[in-house]
Amino acid sequence: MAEVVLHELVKTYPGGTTRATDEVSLHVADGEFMVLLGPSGCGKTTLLRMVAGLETPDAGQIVIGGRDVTYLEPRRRNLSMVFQSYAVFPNKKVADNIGFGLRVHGVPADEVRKKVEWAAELLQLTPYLDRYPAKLSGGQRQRVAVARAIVMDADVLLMDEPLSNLDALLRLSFRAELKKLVNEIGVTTLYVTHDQVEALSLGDRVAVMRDGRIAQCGDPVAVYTEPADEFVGGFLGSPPMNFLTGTVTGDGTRIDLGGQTLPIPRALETFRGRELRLGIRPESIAVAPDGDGLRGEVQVFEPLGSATLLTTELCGQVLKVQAPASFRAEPGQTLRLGLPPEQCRWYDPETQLLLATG
Ligand SMILES: Nc1ncnc2c1ncn2[C@@H]1O[C@H](COP(=O)(O)OP(=O)(O)OP(=O)(O)O)[C@@H](O)[C@H]1O
Repeated sequence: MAEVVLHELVKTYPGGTTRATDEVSLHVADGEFMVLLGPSGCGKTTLLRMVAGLETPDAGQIVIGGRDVTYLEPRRRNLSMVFQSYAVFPNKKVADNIGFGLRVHGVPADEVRKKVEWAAELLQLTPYLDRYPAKLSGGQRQRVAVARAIVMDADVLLMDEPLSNLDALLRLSFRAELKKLVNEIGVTTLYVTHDQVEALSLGDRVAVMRDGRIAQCGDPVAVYTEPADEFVGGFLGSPPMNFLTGTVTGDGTRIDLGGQTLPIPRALETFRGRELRLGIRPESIAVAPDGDGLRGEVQVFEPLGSATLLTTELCGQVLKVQAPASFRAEPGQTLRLGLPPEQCRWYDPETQLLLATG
């Protein structure tokens, strides 16, 4: 196992007009599970492929376990990879698929057998070792690909959307299995996904990428509860964070959202007379038919089973509110919305960067 240090990696593809990765730096600790998350085209795969040695950066440095591997060929980097396509050999039995890499590396047959049995046990593949991949489910085939990667005793495990070919239910169960497995073997892992739930559930830390750069890197709770900018707040969460625009009152103590006001943190006093953006998660809003709070009119009422989603209008701005499953409201009804100060995040309308919390 080893730490992975990426230093200002730049990559522009031939003919490309923008940088696929733009001076990306990242430090993945030994044994850490790091998730690269972001929308399509943000550069996640490019970053992973550079670590793998399948792409060469235009500038920057990749250090694995203290060794500069920037220009080293893939097989000399001691990595294992699992990609989106199952990539199992259809003409080899499960056991031979798992042991393939070891045999290629000249590992003695006895040792190969032991390692295959160990990986099969971890991934619940023992009953299938004598089967051909065609006789396996998608989830089982994907587990074979993971098993083949983990037997290699690599320093670093690279995974690019390994669950994306699985149906929703299988994804859910395999996600939990994968988390348990990686915890057990403790290998340094870089994992690419565009699925925020997967990222938050798996990662020790999540690096949220946008336009070839890392917008924020932190533990899952931190990136979710304290998005460093509006992009991260809007990318994470379903529905995402709400953003409201208002003007700070002349005395610098409140924000006027268009007829209704809320207190702002003292640190933002200097914004008096200027615009400010308020970010708040739908589930952080307390909703009641009457009492204190801002007035919001129900536009849409959606029972989701485990919760109720309300689309409300507050001073002409849309605010999504997640209410308890038992909550009932009618379109057109006016509700009271409590926006607890400690749940409010304040953003600069120009830079979209987080200014203050609470
Ligand atoms: N082989 C290539 N040649 C030219 N441009 C490429 C190539 N591969 C990727 N790109 C471009 O580089 C940028 C980053 O792509 P990359 O595949 O790394 O993004 P991604 O975040 O992994 O996206 P996805 O989730 O869709 O796989 C995109 O603008 C993409 O169009």
